[in-house]
Amino acid sequence: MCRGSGDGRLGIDDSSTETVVNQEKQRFTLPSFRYTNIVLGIIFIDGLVSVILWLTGGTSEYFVDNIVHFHLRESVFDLALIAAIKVTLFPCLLALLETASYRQIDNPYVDKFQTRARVLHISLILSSVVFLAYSTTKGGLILYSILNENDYVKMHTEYNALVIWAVCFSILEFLSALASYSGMRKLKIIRILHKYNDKGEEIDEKGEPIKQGANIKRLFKLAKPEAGILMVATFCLFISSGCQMVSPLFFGKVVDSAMKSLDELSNTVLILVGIYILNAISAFLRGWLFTLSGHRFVARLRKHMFSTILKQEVAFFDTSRTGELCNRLSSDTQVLQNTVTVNISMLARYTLDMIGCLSFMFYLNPALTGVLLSVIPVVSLGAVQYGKFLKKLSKDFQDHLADGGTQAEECISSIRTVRSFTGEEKATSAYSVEIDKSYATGKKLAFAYGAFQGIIGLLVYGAIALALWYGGKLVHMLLSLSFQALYLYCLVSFQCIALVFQAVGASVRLFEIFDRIPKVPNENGVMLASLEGRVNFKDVHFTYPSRPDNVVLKGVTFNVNPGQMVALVGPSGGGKSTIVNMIERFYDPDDGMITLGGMDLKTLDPQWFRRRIAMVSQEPTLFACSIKDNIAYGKNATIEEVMEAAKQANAHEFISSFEEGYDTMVGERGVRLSGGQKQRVAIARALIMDPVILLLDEATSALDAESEHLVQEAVDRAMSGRTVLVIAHRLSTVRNASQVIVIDKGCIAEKGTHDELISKDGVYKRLVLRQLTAGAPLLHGDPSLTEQNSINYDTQINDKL
Ligand SMILES: Nc1ncnc2c1ncn2[C@@H]1O[C@H](COP(=O)(O)OP(=O)(O)OP(=O)(O)O)[C@@H](O)[C@H]1O
Repeated sequence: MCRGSGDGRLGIDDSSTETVVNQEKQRFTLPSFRYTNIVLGIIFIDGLVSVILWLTGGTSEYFVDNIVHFHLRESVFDLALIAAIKVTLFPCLLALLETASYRQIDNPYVDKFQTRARVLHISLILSSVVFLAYSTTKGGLILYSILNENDYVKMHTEYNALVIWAVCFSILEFLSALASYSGMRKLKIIRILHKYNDKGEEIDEKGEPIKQGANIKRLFKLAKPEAGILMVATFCLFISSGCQMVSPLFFGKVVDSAMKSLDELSNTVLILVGIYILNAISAFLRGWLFTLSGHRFVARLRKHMFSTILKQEVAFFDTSRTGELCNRLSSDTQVLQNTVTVNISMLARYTLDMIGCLSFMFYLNPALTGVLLSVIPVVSLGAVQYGKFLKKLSKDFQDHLADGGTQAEECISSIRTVRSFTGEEKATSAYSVEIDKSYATGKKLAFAYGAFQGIIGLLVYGAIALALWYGGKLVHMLLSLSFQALYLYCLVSFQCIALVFQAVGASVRLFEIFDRIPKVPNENGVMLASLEGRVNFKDVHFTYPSRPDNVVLKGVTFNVNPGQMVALVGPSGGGKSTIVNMIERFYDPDDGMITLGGMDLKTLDPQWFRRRIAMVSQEPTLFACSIKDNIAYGKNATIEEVMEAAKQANAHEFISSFEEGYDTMVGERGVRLSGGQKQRVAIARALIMDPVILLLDEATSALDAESEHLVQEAVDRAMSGRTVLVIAHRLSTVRNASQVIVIDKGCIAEKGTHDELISKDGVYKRLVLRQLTAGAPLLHGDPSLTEQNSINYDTQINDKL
């Protein structure tokens, strides 16, 4: 092929065309399925078949005679020669034309490119006209002679076939040449733009580096640790299929030897038994090892996948749905299990069988084998396209399946809400929609599978029919028999290839997750001897990546000294929880800095500092294990430590009252415990860590007086002696706070002690007022209380506080 260079810089290879346009950091490539390659395919098939027909048309004398005593109406040497010329000339013309047209597209006002493209177009059309004219004239003359001249010596069948072939393909090539104008214009639409960053990495529209996609090579790499087992298993596969092949031979010998002597019979039977035993052992090893390697592979894949998911930053989980990720873990990995183990070995075996079969066919009749094999390029081309098609369908299928899984997961895990809102029907139909989509893709897959088999069958049996038509000689029978075997091997091999492509499709998402580098790292960084409970926010700005147009923190600055208890208050949605999340480094600020113990949070080892921070949220999440395991979640603690923490958290009493005590299972997300009990278990879980910093989101849910008292007492105990940041909802908490920070619309509206703030007529005072007017135990609410209200309740506040 050609490779050009110059101002428009263009390179063409057999798969893509690349252009570096004016901006250095972008590049176009062309898809392989395009006009130029289709026409090239036609020309190569034309050349191949023409030469085969010419070569198989007669004996060597006839051959030579045809060339030496060339006659326009009796020889076809010229047609074979023309086909060979076309195979050389047209690819060059097409490549030059594509280059010129491409330059013309990028430089529409440069005349020389336009002229060059036009000249090449005309050359292509003219040469195809010349070839067409020649072959039709020749065909016409031969037809005329056959019909009108009694003394015309008819040519061999292959030669007649070659004339018909040449006329048909010349017409096809002429039409293709005519279509070259529109074919080349399409280059502009179909070309694919690639962009690169400074490091030379390809980036997407958002400027993010594009990760290496899924491909067969990567799939093989994943299976590398299984290579040893797979090799042994494949060896056993060959042994067992070898045994199966030779056993009929010995079976026949048994009958022969029975006629001769008992000794010979015993020997032959012994050999046969030996073969059967060998077959049994190798079949056992084959079955065992393939399955074992499949399970090993999928287990390793799942573990790796799970740990990669867990390493992702919290923002990743804001945009990914739990059900979908779980589906990736279970279903996508499963598809890969067979592919990289059994299918690849089958592919190896059938490829070997194919080679054997081909050798046998060549031995029988090389020329006829050539004719039969002419279908192979067409089948291969079809198989590759089919594989690509399968890859896409398979990805869609897995995606829809994952969506269905997500729906089901969400619905089942929230069954109480679904039941109370009678959402069963809605959930069922939402699930059905996703499953119907996967079914629709499944239908397409089934159709594609059937069509592939049908078309290949048609092509291959067509070629067999051609061979049989040749004559009823035994050699041809044998040839067609072995060709049938070859067809079977081809089909199985193509199916294995197709399954590999299918697995590549299913693994796209797996690789996406494998390649994903967490934006907030989960490990590595500085580990200090001890952590000082000092927290500083310096002009922190933050927007959640999942909602980029909503700025949540707009320059937040505050300091928390060691041992201080700081209360965060403010209207709902102001950004309090966001601040707390940022201390855990669930998210990194867009601007500004957060320091912990005087160190930039980004420099510290996340796992190290997180072990020194404990968080108790409003609605704590417990795991579906025992109370003991829940309390000891963050630390390998003894039962004594667990009990001590539970006592501190006012939880020991209720836990002891359970029949199974600390071994009581709490159910999924702690559903078997009451709200107050869950909160106390969560406080115990935080206390057992003995955290330097405690992050607390006070419960807003109304607990009964006794429960509330117990929780409050536990919270108060938990706070003593450590730095505490509390999202406060109770007056008692804020009154005790060393500092109250009022967060409103992402900014610090007020800062100070309770008394200082209450003396101002600001947001805080209005919040407190609101609490009193509503009678709710919350510091939440709409701050826009009227001035009148404010004045009316002023005295009341001062009395109460
Ligand atoms: N994970 C998230 N992704 C996108 N936006 C979020 C996310 N979490 C919170 N927000 C948005 O950020 C803003 C601040 O939320 P935040 O939870 O920090 O407020 P808050 O003051 O704690 O509210 P509340 O007192 O009601 O809990 C809100 O507008 C909210 O919708």
